[in-house]
Amino acid sequence: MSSEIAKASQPVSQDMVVLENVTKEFKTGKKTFAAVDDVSLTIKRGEIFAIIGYSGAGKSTLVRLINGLETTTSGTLTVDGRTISGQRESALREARHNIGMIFQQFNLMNSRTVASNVEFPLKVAGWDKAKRRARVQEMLEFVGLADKAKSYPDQLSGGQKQRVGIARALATSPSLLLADESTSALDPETTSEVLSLLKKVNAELGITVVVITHEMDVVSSIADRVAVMEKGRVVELGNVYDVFSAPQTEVAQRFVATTVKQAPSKDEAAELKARHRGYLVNIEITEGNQGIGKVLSYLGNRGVQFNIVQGGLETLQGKSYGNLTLELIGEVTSVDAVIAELGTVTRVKEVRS
Ligand SMILES: Nc1ncnc2c1ncn2[C@@H]1O[C@H](COP(=O)(O)OP(=O)(O)OP(=O)(O)O)[C@@H](O)[C@H]1O
Repeated sequence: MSSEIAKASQPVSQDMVVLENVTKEFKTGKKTFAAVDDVSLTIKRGEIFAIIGYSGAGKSTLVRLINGLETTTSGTLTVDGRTISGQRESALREARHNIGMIFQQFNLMNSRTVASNVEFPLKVAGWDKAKRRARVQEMLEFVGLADKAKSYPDQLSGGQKQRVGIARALATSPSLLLADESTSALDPETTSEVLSLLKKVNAELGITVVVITHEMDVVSSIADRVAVMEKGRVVELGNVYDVFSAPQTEVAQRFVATTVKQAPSKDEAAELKARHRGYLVNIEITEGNQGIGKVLSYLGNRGVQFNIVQGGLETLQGKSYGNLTLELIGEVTSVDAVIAELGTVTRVKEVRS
């Protein structure tokens, strides 16, 4: 059997990146510090996966472990079935042909033309000249910059530079693209242009995309799943809608608060209480709790009036999430009964000042 046939008959694993108990420690003086602390995570083939966290959470270190630029202190890490952890530099170089990377500051060579920047990894990989030329042309067309082949990076806008970065990263046909804060240096309009291109990379070329960011908007507009990192650990992981609609950890709640107004803070609660004499509760809205409308429509029959006094709603993946603060007015026993009933269809919190 030829090796090609043997390769084709092997089932392709659905796991693109697998980390098992991966830790990366740095030593500064006598102190040891875990920048990545016992992370286990599987990124599936073909998905767009986001890693979000505040500065210092360990995101960049995690990405550098995935492409073998940092060595793991312990744990195992594989990319597309190849072991990365514990490998020699020569094996890592080979593995990196299968991993593209784009950066916040684009990292283009300013003394070379756009075409020469995109060609560079092909030269390193030993492609002959005719094949390189054809591939550069193909990649520049894919990112919509065929007319800029002879321009220099300094003559391009930030968004165009990042598109060159993407063309260069994809030139050698990797199966994985790592995007480390790839839109953080861009304005909102250019950001959405670059994110659309990353979606196209994923949808049309089938490339798995890992996006590192500290911006929740980037996660909501592009990712299928998200991991939230804090102090080197993955503290929350799930489908983007599930994490946005019901964040479990304080850090995830802080990120979600940047996209939709959260339940009133203590100060806001005091201010709401001063203006409203009824009983104030905050209810969570998700696509799963469609019974809320039914309960609210019965309130009049239960002798309870309600006003919506605050709230925030957003739509993600075609589904709503957010929360509403309600003022309930009526006899204490009736209000209590209504709160209990709401509690059967959604999460209800008393608004306390
Ligand atoms: N080479 C190194 N030596 C010592 N400490 C390091 C090294 N690289 C990273 N760290 C530390 O590890 C922690 C995580 O850094 P990392 O850059 O991975 O975080 P991050 O989430 O990507 O943050 P940022 O967005 O600011 O880059 C930080 O406290 C950082 O100072």
